[in-house]
Amino acid sequence: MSIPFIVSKPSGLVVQGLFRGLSHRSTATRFGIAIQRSRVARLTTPIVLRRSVSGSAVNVSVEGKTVGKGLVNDIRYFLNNEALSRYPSGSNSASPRRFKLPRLLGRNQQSASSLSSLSTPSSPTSVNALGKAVSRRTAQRRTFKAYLTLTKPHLTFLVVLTSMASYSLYPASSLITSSDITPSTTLSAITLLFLTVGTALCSASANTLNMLAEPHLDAQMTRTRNRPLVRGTIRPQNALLFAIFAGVSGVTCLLYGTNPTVAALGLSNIILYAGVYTPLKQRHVINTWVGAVVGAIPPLMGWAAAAGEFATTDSVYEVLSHPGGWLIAGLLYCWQFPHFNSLSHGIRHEYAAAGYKMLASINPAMNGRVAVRYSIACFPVCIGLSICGVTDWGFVVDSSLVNGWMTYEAIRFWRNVGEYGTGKRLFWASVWHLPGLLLLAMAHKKGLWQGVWRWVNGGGEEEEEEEEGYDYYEAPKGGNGGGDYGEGEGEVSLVAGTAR
Ligand SMILES: CC(C)=CCC/C(C)=C/CC/C(C)=C/COP(=O)(O)OP(=O)(O)O
Repeated sequence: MSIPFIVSKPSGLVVQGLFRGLSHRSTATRFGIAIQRSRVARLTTPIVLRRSVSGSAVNVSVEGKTVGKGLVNDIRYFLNNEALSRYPSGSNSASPRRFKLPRLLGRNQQSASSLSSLSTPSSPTSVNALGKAVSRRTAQRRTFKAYLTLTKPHLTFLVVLTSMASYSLYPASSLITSSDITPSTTLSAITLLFLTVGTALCSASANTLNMLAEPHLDAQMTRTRNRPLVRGTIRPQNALLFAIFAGVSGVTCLLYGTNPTVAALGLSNIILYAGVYTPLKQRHVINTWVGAVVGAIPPLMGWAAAAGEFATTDSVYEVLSHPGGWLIAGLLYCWQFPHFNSLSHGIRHEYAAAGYKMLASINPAMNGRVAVRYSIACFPVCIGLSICGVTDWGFVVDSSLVNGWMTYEAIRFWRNVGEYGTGKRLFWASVWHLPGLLLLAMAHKKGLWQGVWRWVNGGGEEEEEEEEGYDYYEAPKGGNGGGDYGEGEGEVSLVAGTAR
């Protein structure tokens, strides 16, 4: 059966043709190609995509000649680039191929005018030139995308989120206990910006170094075989330069915009991930525990960045002395086991074939047990956050519900050794669990709702009207009316009050 198709890219380029050998519309859609039947009337030279025996690999032939074979992405690239220049309109073609002037170029006056002559599809030269112009743009986009892929953008996004969440949970105002502390009692948006950018760059560097170390292993796994260093989209030397640039600028960003402890944590984490965890993956199952430490450090960085704003010195002890940061790091540490163990269960055979030492393939029963243990460990960690004053007591209830759900899925995963879909269920539970828990922690941040209430009731205005502020928070009568205040306490309350 033949299916007419139109391949369209965001650039606006359209190539029309025929699918042959594809049995139905959904197959073509799976290949990421939009079929627009309304355009079928203007059919052109058939470019034939044949499904080969091996999964999603397809053959491409133009005008009866096989010109390529590969994965869908390669084919799409081919169609949008090579096919244009190699097979210009008019070459042996019974009916001319139609092209549209790229939409983006059309919006740009200069490019549009320089290419306007190319809009006549009948000239082979014009089609060639158009093909080249589009190729250039596509090549730039592909290069950008390849570098972005080196950073493992989804992972980096998650890493940055955990460090931002931890930053925002820092109990800024409640820690103002001395009138000697003069800095602003609100967390600084500029520090947060430096933390975010610095952490993202450090993570990009670590991930690039990780990909540089194992392209031969990545090539053996479905999940990773399309990475730029496996496909050769980026040369290793360039990837190394990119990693160095990202690492140096990331650490500098953290040093300049936060404090030395955060910068040191960022640098150590790059070394831990690329230098210890990555080679350990092929040597010992302990790698997962090391990887969990790597994932736990970004929230510690976020906490240390916030703490540094209120610290009187740059000492590591001062920025990392509050247990809150360690608890959030602990949460990330524990979370990674149900998350990674369930993920790795689904691809354990690939891990084994590639030579990775993963618990999922070496000891599936223990893989399940470990997932259960660390899911349970999330309970006390969350309760600890309320005990040490980071979150209110409502978080104990809410977090226990979320942790209960993940633990339930982990127990099912363990009892069924990952079979009957329990691996997938635990994986998805873990995917929702972490952002859910972090959002809940933020919503339960201690003092947050009292602050909002005061703000809604115009507390801020009153505060501005007060010149001295000593009278604003009614001084505790008998020294203990509204809390355990000491000398100079009125002034302290004023400072803290401004923060809320
Ligand atoms: C600030 C800073 C430097 C942060 C780094 C954060 C970071 C890179 C966390 C990764 C955690 C981890 C163990 C991922 C799995 O890697 P993998 O090698 O098993 O993944 P893969 O199989 O996809 O390559």
